[in-house]
Amino acid sequence: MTFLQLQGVGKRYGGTPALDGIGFDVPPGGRTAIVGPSGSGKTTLLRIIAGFEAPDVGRVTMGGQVLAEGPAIVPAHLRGIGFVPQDGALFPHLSVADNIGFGLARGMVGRETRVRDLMDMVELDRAMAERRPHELSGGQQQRVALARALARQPKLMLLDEPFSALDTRLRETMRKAVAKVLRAAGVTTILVTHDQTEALSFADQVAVLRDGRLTQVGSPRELYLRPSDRDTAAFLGDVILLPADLGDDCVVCGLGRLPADVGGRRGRAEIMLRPEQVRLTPMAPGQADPSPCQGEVVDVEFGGAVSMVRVSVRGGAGTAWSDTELWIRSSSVDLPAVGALVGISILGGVHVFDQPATGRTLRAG
Ligand SMILES: Nc1ncnc2c1ncn2[C@@H]1O[C@H](COP(=O)(O)OP(=O)(O)OP(=O)(O)O)[C@@H](O)[C@H]1O
Repeated sequence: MTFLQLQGVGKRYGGTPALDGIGFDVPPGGRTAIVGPSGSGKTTLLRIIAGFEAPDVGRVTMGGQVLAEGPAIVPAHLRGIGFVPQDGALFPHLSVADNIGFGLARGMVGRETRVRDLMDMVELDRAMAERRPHELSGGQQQRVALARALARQPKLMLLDEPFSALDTRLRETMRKAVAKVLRAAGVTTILVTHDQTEALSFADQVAVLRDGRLTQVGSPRELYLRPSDRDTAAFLGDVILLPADLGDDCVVCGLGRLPADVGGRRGRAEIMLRPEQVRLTPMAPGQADPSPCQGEVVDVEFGGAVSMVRVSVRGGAGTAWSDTELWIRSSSVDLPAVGALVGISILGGVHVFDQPATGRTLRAG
């Protein structure tokens, strides 16, 4: 079922395309994240959905109602869409209660109760009702902004990088709190973010934009494990890319023979796996190891709970590939030392890209 539908949405600024042929569906009650590098068109797309901006071409439909057909649009205030901007955009001269109740009619019956209920919903202490925004923390201000956007019971909530000004720990807390509030309210939500971790953990659907085009849309798990191309793979997390020969339900690469869904293809291709799929087993010198291949630790980057270990692979079993180096994510509890010999085994299947092999091995942030 579809709640919001985008079809062929395009927008140019002074001849330069900001969005080109964007089309995807948002299911009712779901949480969709729009991600992409800076300048990829995320905010422009969100503003078109909100009605702050008109597309040049394409159609936006919500609950069966056409909101935009090219430049002909339904105005923002008639759409029933809530919007939480990056900085919260609270009115500095109004109290918390007046900010939250801003969109509610002055004489509305039960207005005060509604404001108090909204404060409870976003877990803001009622004692803060008369404070001004500058007397609140960043996280509390974002809760007020969310409550204000929820006040008019929107059918769709748009969040434009609402957690970006918060520190890492608060971001995570707020992300969970906001997801909980929106789930409880049953509001369909679209989040714009350039933070891939945020997108993957917040949403049940992720749309990836690059240079104004949609490169992939799907579940977080699908995008993380089966990205359509290497740039999307690298954007969503650290990735290991290797050239490989395709076999029957397997690939042969610098790490030996690994199970893979090759889709009946043959020849040479590029494969990817995530660093956490690689497991290292310590080996004593001269010790036989059951792992399909071995390597030597050449670098260790300590990173708190999880560290990165660089391993030089010693000839993948039965392959012509050599000189393979991998960055592997490893628990810091039992980190191998530089120079240690390790057995290397792979958890789960690898992903085979459609594009031809380049031989690059990437480590992306
Ligand atoms: N009002 C405008 N006038 C001219 N160009 C614009 C305007 N708004 C956006 N652009 C351009 O459109 C492109 C997409 O911008 P947009 O803000 O949508 O990207 P974004 O993915 O949200 O970026 P960021 O993550 O940096 O906020 C950029 O090249 C930007 O310079």
